[in-house]
Amino acid sequence: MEIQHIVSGFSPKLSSAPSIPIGKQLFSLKFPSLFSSSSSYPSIQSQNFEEVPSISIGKKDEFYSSRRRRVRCSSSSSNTAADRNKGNEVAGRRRRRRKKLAVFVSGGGSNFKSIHEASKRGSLHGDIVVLVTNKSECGGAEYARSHSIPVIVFPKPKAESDGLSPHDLVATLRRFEVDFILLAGYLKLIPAELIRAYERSIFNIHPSLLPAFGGKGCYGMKVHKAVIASGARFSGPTIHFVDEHYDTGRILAQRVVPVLANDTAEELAARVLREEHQLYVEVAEALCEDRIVWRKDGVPLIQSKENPNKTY
Ligand SMILES: Nc1nc2c(c(=O)[nH]1)N[C@@H](CN(C=O)c1ccc(C(=O)N[C@@H](CCC(=O)O)C(=O)O)cc1)CN2
Ligand SMILES: NCC(=O)N[C@@H]1O[C@H](COP(=O)([O-])[O-])[C@@H](O)[C@H]1O
Repeated sequence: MEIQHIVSGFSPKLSSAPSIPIGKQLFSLKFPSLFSSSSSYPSIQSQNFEEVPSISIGKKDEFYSSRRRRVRCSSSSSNTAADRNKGNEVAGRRRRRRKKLAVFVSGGGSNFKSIHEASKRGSLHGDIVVLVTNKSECGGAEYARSHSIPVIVFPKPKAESDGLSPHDLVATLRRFEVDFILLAGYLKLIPAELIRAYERSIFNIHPSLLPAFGGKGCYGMKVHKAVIASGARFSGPTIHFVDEHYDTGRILAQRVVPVLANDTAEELAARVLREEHQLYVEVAEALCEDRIVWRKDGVPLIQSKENPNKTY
């Protein structure tokens, strides 16, 4: 079955913008102008983004990279497939810049910490450049502040009026040049405007084997309690693309754990969470190495790091 690589991203053209509230700090986002001759750091007023075109299937056995360079999958060239793969791989590694990640949390942030640790130890070819939360004092936000990661509060609590609009949030994430958004225990509905702006670039981890035990009201311990009450013998985390509804986006990765006869919800939660930490890092690494591919029927797959001809 044919596969298609998707590489998404944005190349901002920056000018200047007003200060915006980020977490409890209020500061201007100042970036070196990437396109003007000015040597000063203008703050950003407006930006005009040019979306990097995604890869699309060309002829039968070819695909087009986001750099519009035609890449043959068949072995019609003079060198062997192995040489060509090695050449592409080395060139690809040399050319590929580190991806920029935004993580969204509402609670303790253990998945966020796992991803951040993978970035620090170098196994993840990406950096968490901003944390978004609807709970400014949650554990994830505290961890971000202690590691100098900017914190954005979205949405603001209803009682407070001056929150970021979805449009402001999109503009702010683009100022940080975010490539991918990872939801990790974030308990608010992602607005359609953000989903449109980050097509095929927002992911969520859910603590059950979707499509079972998902949807509105299904989060945290409620999920594990429902799994145990159902008599299910297996559970496990699911990582999926985020669409406009809760937990209905395309499934990208899952892991399975047993549900034991005398499990409490807390014991099951802990077993699932251990797998979540590993699975999210594995998926984030694949994302940052452009190893997500799409089957012709629309199912996303992960390309093996060790063997690019293998997907799962
Ligand atoms: N557009 C999307 N937004 C979000 C998704 C998604 O798939 N599409 N995933 C959720 C995460 N999630 C499950 O994985 C989830 C989170 C929260 C809820 C829920 O019912 N929330 C309550 C409010 C809870 C609170 O404020 O404490 C609600 O909406 O009534 C369901 C599923 C993140 N966003
Ligand atoms: N439906 C969303 C949902 O229930 N997400 C779940 O919240 C927990 C967050 O833990 P963390 O804050 O320690 O990463 C995780 O178990 C995640 O799967």
